Amino acid sequence: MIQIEKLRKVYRARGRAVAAVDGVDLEVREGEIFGVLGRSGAGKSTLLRCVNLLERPDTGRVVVDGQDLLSLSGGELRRARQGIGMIHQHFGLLGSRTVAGNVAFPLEVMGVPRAERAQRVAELLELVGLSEHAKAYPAQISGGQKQRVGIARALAGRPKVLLSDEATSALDPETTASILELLRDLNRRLGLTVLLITHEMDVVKRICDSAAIMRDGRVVESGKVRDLLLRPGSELARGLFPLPEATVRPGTTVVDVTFEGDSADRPFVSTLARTYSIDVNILGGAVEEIGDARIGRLRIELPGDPQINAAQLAHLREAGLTVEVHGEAAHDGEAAVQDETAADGGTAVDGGTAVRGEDPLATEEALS
Ligand SMILES: Nc1ncnc2c1ncn2[C@@H]1O[C@H](COP(=O)(O)OP(=O)(O)OP(=O)(O)O)[C@@H](O)[C@H]1O
Repeated sequence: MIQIEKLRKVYRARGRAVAAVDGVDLEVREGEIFGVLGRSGAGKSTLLRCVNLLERPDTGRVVVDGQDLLSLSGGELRRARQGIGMIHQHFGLLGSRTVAGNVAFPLEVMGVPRAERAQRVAELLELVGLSEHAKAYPAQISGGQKQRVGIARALAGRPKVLLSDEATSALDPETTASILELLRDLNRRLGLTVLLITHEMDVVKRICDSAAIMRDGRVVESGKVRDLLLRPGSELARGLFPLPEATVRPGTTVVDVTFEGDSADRPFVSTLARTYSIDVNILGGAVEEIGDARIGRLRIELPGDPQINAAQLAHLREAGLTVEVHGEAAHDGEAAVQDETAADGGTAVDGGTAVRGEDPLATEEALS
């Protein structure tokens, strides 16, 4: 539904050039919720604003619903934009208009006749659960209700795509949950494709089918959330299942095991302990419901160094688990914990030995 190819946008201010988006490729499939995650300044807003050409990229292609937006004339682009709704962190409502008046506004701009407009506004307010507040003014409603107005207004032109610019960042956790639920509901009922940007891991966990992590204008990781979580070395996995820095005691093997679905229901720790007659020490972990899947990450410690535990590690991998070994070079299908963020305070890779450092994406606070 959205194809972004080799997108680049450079800002020039006071003789300095900043590549806010620096060669991004991204594909958002029809009907999915795609989250772009990253810290402040990573380039998320710029990327999102390039998708409806609120910002014009310097180079690259943006194709939405089959239309190459950069090739369209003024009138064609205006029509194409009707198919792309947008919601914002600070709602952007008109204080002098009622809730109904705010939702009617884009319909007036589109030249929809009055009677049809009134009917459409009523439908939209029903859709977001605000029918009873049609006559209220923005100052009289809560933040969550304001965002519902924003969503109704964004859907006025029956868009196929909704862009969400940190839509829940100004809301408390309970209201955030209800807005995310509404977005998921609209995505399913209307087949709406949603591209959202956020600095909150929780948003990705709750509603995203796919995700990308941006840093310094580039996408450093992207794919289906489930696949990313099961990929060794995934930043998303480390962010969603934060574990403290691993301390590997001499003569032990510390392993992060990621599991999902069936394997989550099998007692792999006790099976491992029984099969090899060893004591398995659990150092930490968490299990989360991600979409329809149950995914977990567990850090365990085995007696003996990794060479001695080759059979045990193979046993875990054969059980369908993702296995990452700390403090040991990767060899033969075994994933050592490593990542490319060393310069960022992440993992330092030294002579083939990966050592876990503090992960900048590990906590929500770190992202904000
Ligand atoms: N209009 C502008 N003029 C100059 N530089 C800009 C402009 N907009 C953004 N930038 C710079 O581009 C980079 C990316 O900014 P952007 O707002 O896209 O990041 P972000 O990930 O959305 O961060 P935030 O969540 O803080 O908005 C930053 O270094 C920012 O300072």
